[in-house]
Amino acid sequence: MTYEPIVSVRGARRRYGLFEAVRGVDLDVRRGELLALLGTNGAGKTSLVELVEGLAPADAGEIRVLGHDPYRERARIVGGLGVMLQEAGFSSDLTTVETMRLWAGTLARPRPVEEVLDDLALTSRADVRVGSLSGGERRRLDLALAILGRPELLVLDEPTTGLDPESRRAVWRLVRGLLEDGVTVLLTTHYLEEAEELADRVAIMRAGRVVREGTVAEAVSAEPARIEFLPHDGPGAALTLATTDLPVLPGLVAADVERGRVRLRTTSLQEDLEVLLAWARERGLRLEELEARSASLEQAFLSLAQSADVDEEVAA
Ligand SMILES: Nc1ncnc2c1ncn2[C@@H]1O[C@H](COP(=O)(O)OP(=O)(O)OP(=O)(O)O)[C@@H](O)[C@H]1O
Repeated sequence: MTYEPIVSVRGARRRYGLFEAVRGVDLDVRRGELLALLGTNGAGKTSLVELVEGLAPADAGEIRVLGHDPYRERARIVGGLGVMLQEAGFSSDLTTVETMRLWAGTLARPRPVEEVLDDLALTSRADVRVGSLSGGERRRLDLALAILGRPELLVLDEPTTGLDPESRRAVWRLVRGLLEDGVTVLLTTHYLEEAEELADRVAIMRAGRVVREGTVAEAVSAEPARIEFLPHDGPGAALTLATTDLPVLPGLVAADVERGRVRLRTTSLQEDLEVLLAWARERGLRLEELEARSASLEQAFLSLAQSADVDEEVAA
């Protein structure tokens, strides 16, 4: 993978009347990667993605997609761009295969319709009218239409919303296959598991800004890790410790004891675990049900979403 950006966003702003939904975003999507754009409802993801798709002009800043301005030079990028919107507007009277053929007719180099129907497990629904498809089937048709033109850049806005777990995994397999073929993907999702499964990098938006950006590991690295255990004395009897009984832990940011279980949050997991284990050995304690784990993407996301001063954070 090279690091050439296929999407480059610099200082992008978008306003609806007096309300600014995108407030100075810098973002790159590198060739061949999948970047997952995350954020709470109303964070500005769709508003930003529409700028990348060239559906609206930015009020300020510069956006380049496949080397062009996606709004002013839209004709130059449409051939390389596959878009899956949250709601595609096709006639519900056409059948699935008719819709696909109609769309294929507008494309320069469409893939064979039957092959794409098969990829999306829609072959058995080919002759069903779009209006009679289930929500999940319609979502898969939206994705089929987005990949029909062999796009270099695929933009997926919440592609698996409304899909059952099996269909969601089928879409993930399909997206992984596209990535292996060198397609670049910009994805928005509310499913953090989806981002963990698929994303090379994530960008987390809040209130119109990207407040964290990097690999999943980088995005969670600022988040405290957790240590939990139930202290027992040598013969195996449970002890109820106070937090003041614990050794000094250099990375400790929070500690509590609930029904004997000690719960710690730390910014230096390995060092504090070493101190705890040495302390337990010296005192002949057993740390039953010991768990030590780094923060998950979900914990990082929730603490960013809840953080009051997050607007002051500088995106990486
Ligand atoms: N056409 C519009 N007119 C006025 N405000 C709008 C318009 N479209 C979006 N907004 C507002 O801009 C903000 C960002 O909306 P946007 O749809 O980009 O967020 P999002 O991150 O995609 O949210 P979701 O996860 O709910 O899809 C929201 O507060 C929304 O109400």
